[in-house]
Amino acid sequence: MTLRFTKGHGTQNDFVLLADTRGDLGLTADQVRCLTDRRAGVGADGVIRLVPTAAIARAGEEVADRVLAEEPEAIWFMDYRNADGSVAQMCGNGVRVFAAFAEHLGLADLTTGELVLGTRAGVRRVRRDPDGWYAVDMGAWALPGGQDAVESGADSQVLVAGWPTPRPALSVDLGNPHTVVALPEVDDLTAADLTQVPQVDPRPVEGTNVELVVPLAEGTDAAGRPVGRVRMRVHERGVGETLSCGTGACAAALAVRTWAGHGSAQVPDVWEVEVPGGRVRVTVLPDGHVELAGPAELVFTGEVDLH
Ligand SMILES: N[C@@H](CCC[C@H](N)C(=O)O)C(=O)O
Repeated sequence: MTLRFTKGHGTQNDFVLLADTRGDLGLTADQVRCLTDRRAGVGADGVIRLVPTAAIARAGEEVADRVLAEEPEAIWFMDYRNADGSVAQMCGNGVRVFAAFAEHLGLADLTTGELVLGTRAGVRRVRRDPDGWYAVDMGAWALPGGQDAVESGADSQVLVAGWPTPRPALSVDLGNPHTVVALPEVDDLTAADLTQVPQVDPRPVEGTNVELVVPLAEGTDAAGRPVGRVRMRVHERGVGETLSCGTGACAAALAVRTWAGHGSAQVPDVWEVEVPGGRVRVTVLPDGHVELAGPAELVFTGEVDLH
């Protein structure tokens, strides 16, 4: 089978994008692994299939019915697969690149309005700002550890290869699971060995994405408001270390904000998150949602034979 694809990335979190506008492409886990293979395939951290939300509903995924009931305009759905072929609920960098892809295909016009799309984590809304960055309302977030985790700052432990002992960690739900660990110094972040899957205790049944973070000195925006700053590396579920993770950046900012005692006047709502592949901005919104903003690039289009 010959497939037309586009390659894109958001802060170097890279994707193979497929336009399945009729919803008849039965994409298997094996095919995803072939596409994402960096030697024998196109190479990417994940595959994004743009597909009618109605086709996902027809395939029996109830989330698509909920998306259409909440927002009938969400006619396109982001079917996200990790490089190992597993299905993920959400991808923050992916949503921005999906929006750029939908524009490229002529299916959305972000010069005049927003794109509303379906994901396995629910409805997402994307706008393009005058600086060219895409801003996504990432919906509601949660700390699965509840008030105990807020008070103690942790609900689990993470052991990364080479560390003598596990470190305390905080779980953050962005529609997909994250576990955030604070490190004292940038040198500790640079030295961390993320070639192996970090061990998380208690072990999440569905797995988790693990973010290592170092809070940096605060800055200010053009209006003089405080802007928090965080540097992060990530080990993604179903992939390995990637150069960026949008939901992970949100989780990192939300964890650092929790540790700083959110709700107090001094703790910023706007955070700059530095990742190996660039920089994104996370804004904690007053309605309990979080916004992710950053670049989205389409790099090339081609054809690939899938067996
Ligand atoms: N890179 C993505 C997250 C992709 C899914 C993740 N690996 C998972 O399994 O939850 C992002 O930008 O958010």
